Amino acid sequence: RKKNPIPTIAEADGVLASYRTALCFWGNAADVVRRGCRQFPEGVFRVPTLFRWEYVANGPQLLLEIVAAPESVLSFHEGAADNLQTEHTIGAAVMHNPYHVGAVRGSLTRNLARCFPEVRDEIVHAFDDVLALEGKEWKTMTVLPQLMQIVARTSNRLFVGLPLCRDQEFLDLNVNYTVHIFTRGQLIKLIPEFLKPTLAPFLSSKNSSLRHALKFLGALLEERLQKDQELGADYPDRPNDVISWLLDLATDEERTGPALALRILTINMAAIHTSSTTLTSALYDLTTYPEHIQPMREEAERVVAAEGWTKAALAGMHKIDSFLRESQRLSASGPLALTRRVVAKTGFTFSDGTTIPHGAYLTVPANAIHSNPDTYANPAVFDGFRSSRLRKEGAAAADPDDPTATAFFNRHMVSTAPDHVAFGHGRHACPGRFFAATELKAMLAHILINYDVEAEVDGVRPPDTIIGVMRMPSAKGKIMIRKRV
Ligand code: HEM
Repeated sequence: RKKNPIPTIAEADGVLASYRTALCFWGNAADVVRRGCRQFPEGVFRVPTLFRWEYVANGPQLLLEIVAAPESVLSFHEGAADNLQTEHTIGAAVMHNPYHVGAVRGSLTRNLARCFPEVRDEIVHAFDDVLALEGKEWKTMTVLPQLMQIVARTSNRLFVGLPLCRDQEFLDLNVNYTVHIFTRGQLIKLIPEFLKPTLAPFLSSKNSSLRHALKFLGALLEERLQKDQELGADYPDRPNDVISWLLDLATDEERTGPALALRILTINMAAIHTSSTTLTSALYDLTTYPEHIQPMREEAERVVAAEGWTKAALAGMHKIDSFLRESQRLSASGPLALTRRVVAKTGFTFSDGTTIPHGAYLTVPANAIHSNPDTYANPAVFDGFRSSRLRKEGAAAADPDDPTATAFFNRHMVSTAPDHVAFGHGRHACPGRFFAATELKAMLAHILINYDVEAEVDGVRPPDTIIGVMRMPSAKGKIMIRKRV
């Protein structure tokens, strides 16, 4: 056999060794990737997983070349297709015409300031209802499931508004849809390719979830389609929600109730679990390193007293922003990120001449990037105000006459960079991150102002769950919480 010119990590050289390493990868992918990064500090190496080889590009230059490549060369959508079996679990239309990404990146983001009062209103009600705290009694909070409810509800206040955002069955449907995509995608992956068209529909929950979603959205979507058709897109009181933002971009066969409902499920899929796991990690960090509470509480109280609860005011919460970014740096990413599939028939060639073959899966070592001592001093230490300090120092050092002196801006929660890939980087960087940051900063500020929180066991952070390349905060982890006023 022709030898693959891209090296593997030392312990995976040879057929048996590669299977042994693949098993090891399942249990401790971060360690396997870290060893590869030490062996190949600036270059591409391969690590075996149970189903395929991952090509890992190590170093900022290679990362920048990956994110600059067009979809016709390195495909983001094909990168997700194999693991999630997207064609069967989400549908070919969503993959081949991802116009909803434009709605999230454009209208949704532009409308954040205008829609913030509703988001804020939902945060207040959702925390009250889900936590159900009485008086000043301490209560145990199982963090992830409770935050999942709060995030699902708040996000849907923006997406579809009242009363649907408070309908428990609709929220459960959206929370479970994501879980189904991940779990059933893994099962469908095991079916031989030629049998998938016949068997996958029985395993995928796409059709049943869509039917279920239409129970809530069907009549509403038909009414909105009809109104747009009769009155155009500028009629007075046209709601400012995800349905309008999708309708602004949807064409031809996408202008039907079922097609629009599938996009709403897809946006929820991208938004709910990502945001709730990020906030869960942040609460575990807050209670494990409680010295951050008081400075952030003072910041939130000062900003809200001066400016009220507005989106603009959140921009003044530098410490809270920094804390969330630090929590993402250490917890939010698995060992690999930015997965792309090489779809160019000739492969993908880096500027150093390394060619990755057609069909290969190319990724970057996210954990290693986030714990690189050259970019992060004491990388293993949780330093919640690392970015706000750097921003302050950068602002003080910047030449006021130099319009390009923007280095200190690049430490916001939403700023992606080759050394911070929690939201990806480049052309596919998360388009929902401006909403996510707004929502999560507002929620963390709300918690700090209104609640006392403590670790269930002092100094013990509930351990993350790690399966293959997936890393999740503990779903069972608990903290103690009580009302402050
Ligand atoms: C803290 C919360 C979130 C995290 C950590 C997160 C993370 C990510 C990451 C890592 C990617 C892939 C980037 C890449 O591979 O280059 C992504 C893509 C995406 N995210 Fe997010 N996300 C979050 C919240 C959201 C929200 C709230 C929305 C929608 C409102 C959203 C919508 C999307 C979409 C549509 C894509 C696909 C982009 C494309 O096809 O180009 N995300 N997100």
